[in-house]
Amino acid sequence: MSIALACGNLTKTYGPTCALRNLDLQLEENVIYGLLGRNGAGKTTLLNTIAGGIKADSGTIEVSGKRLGKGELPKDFCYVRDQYRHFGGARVIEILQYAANFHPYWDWTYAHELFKIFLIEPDKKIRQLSSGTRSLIGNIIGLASRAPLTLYDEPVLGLDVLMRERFYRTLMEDYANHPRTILLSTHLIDEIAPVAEKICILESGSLLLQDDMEQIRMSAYLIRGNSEAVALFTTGKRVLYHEAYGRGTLAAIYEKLEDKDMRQAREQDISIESLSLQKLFLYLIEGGL
Ligand SMILES: Nc1ncnc2c1ncn2[C@@H]1O[C@H](COP(=O)(O)OP(=O)(O)OP(=O)(O)O)[C@@H](O)[C@H]1O
Repeated sequence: MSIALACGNLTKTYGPTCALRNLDLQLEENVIYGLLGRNGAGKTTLLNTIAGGIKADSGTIEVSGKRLGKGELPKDFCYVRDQYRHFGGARVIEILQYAANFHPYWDWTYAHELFKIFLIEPDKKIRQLSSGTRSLIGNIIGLASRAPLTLYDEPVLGLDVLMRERFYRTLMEDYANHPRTILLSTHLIDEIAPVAEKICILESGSLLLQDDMEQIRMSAYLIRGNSEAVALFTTGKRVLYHEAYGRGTLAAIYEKLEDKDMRQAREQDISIESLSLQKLFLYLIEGGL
């Protein structure tokens, strides 16, 4: 396993606000990551810090094993965010021509295919595009750059459901042929679940959870039953959240369940249901764990 990006003890404060708090994060090569966190969790600050737009107060950033010096940008990376509204007078194709200069793996044939997929006329000026269509320009750059490290900040914000689907499908198809490390920050949590292989959840500038989607699917459960039975069942397990109702208790747990757990649940009349990624996120945040 090679590491594409490693952030060590990264801290960034804005006056009294700690946007990143001693953050340690490692991204493996050739993996799609989902970066989740509620408003103000520190996602954009993290992406901006990696991309060199913000200087951390302390900590280190290594890209492909090489520590970035002061003011040094990662090599061959692409940072996609909604910034093209500032280029209203430019044509779409001009923006791409500019972006192509910075990306050694840029693929023009693919870029023209993407115009068709996303129904974009390359000769249109940015100001003539709807805001959703404008945010697709960045996504096209992210895809056509084929950068070994690609960071997307809210790539589907403002896109209709058809274009969101199309973006994720296109990304996965291209990733299958051209694997690279992709970090996607988003609030549309359940939409990222089938796309991301690994998930990072930020809260108050720290990593609350980082795990494989596969592992999450096998570990995130909601347990309901008689309070004493639930207390017994959850002993020694990672409980994210619990809540009493009448004589019963509901508990969100993060634990791989074994056959003996399932047997115990049946015997004690405890119900077990899998949690969606969104529900897991909610219980993690609500539980403050
Ligand atoms: N330029 C700034 N000046 C002061 N505080 C800032 C600045 N940028 C971010 N912050 C604060 O840092 C914290 C993290 O903000 P950040 O934008 O990184 O969060 P986020 O997870 O991207 O949120 P969102 O999902 O709402 O975009 C917040 O408390 C925010 O108010």
